Amino acid sequence: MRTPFIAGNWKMFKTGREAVTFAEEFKELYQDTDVKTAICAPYVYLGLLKNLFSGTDIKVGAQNAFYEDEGAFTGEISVQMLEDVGVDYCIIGHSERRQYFGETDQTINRKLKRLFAGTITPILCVGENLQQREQEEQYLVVRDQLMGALAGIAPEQAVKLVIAYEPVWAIGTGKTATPQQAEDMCEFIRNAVEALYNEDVADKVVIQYGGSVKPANATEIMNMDNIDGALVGGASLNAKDFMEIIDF
Ligand SMILES: O=C[C@H](O)COP(=O)(O)O
Repeated sequence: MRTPFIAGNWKMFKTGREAVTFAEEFKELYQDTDVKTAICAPYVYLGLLKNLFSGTDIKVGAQNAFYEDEGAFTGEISVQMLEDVGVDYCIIGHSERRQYFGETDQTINRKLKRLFAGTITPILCVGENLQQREQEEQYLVVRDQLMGALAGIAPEQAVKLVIAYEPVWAIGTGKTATPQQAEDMCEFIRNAVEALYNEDVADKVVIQYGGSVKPANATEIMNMDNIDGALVGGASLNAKDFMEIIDF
């Protein structure tokens, strides 16, 4: 049985004061739940949130990491540094990183390998853009992204992976994939993981949907067989909305 996992991705939003206000409000609202929960915040707030959430089950995630441990890489943050502040999860290969920062399946693969060498659980993002969907290439695109990202990753590592399916055309647009479209791709991803590894890995791997998830559509999405959770952007910036999604 897979445990549902809902993560917020704050992207590049919130001041320090707003991050503290969110954490205080969210801790008040947060109740015992079987749903695993994490907030993936900008680097500068990770230590702060880790402290504010200590003593709760709320986990903290980063939105990126570099594959080298140290060196002359101005502006980068290593996996080791994230481990030092107690980060639990790290998003890798978000479409915004691919689109604006030139991330490729090769760099994503190196980052995944480095994360698997340590203690942080990667959340690997995959998904097609609008043009690819319109040309009905979405399954090919996602299959290639998976194969590229997972090259050389062993089954005992892959089993711990979280995969987030995020159709680019549904991110921040208010346009959600229909629950059936999301389910179809998440089922495809599970089958692709089985083909790459085995049935046990495919059964255990946690697959999230991301793209305009909000309180109003969370239940329908979460009720799909192959969807185990959500990666929530905009709606995770508001403690009440995010809690309502967790309570789906
Ligand atoms: O990582 C989260 C996704 O990019 C979804 O963002 P959104 O919920 O604002 O559409």
